[in-house]
Amino acid sequence: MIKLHDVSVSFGERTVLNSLSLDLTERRIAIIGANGSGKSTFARLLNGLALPTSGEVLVHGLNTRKKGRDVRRKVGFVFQNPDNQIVMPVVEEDLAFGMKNLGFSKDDIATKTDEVLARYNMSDLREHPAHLLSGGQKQLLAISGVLVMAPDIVVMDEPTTLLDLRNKRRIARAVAALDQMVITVTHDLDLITDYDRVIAIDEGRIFADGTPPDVIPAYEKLMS
Ligand SMILES: Nc1ncnc2c1ncn2[C@@H]1O[C@H](COP(=O)(O)OP(=O)(O)OP(=O)(O)O)[C@@H](O)[C@H]1O
Repeated sequence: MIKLHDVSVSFGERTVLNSLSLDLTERRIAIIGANGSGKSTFARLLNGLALPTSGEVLVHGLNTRKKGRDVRRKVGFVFQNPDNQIVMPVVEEDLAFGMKNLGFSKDDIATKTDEVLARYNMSDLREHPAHLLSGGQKQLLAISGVLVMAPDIVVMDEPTTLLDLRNKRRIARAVAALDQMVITVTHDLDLITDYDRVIAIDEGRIFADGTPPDVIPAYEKLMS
């Protein structure tokens, strides 16, 4: 459960998020909104990558301002651009990197690497140079690298922007199969039709908040 209590974020004079109070408890939550409306900033608040200018964000009761490290163990973050996430030259090394940092044993790392590569049909890419993967494969590697660390909550910032239809569907299936709570920032309205809750942000405020059939048409109207 993530709680935002009267959260505002400003950059200089500009208020990007304005006095948001929300309880995020649903299993699948989407954040939608126009370019520059504050969605990425919102996502970054959820694992302490960004801090509120005022107000507070609590993840399972932990304040992101004071317990950033603990919060980041609980909340995995998938960046919009996988090149920002992939840090090691070879696929299996990249998957191991985050687990090593969290102190997983060698055996555990090997087992989890096998599992995740098999799950996403990437076993033959184990020793492949990460920078030579296609955009979709990189996106899958970036997501896999977060999932192997077994976070309680997964936040994804536009996970499908670089992908073709096949890989979009692959990601959608991968997300649907996760046990964890998933919060997805996206412009891809098809991806979120079966989500539990959609929050539309407009100019830093909540414009609509509810189920996909309630929120998506209202958002489409706002954008037309
Ligand atoms: N670190 C920062 N410093 C200054 N301004 C910032 C910073 N991060 C974001 N902004 C500004 O905040 C506003 C909201 O940005 P944000 O990335 O949250 O929007 P977004 O809804 O995710 O947009 P998009 O759909 O284009 O990715 C933008 O005007 C952006 O320029």
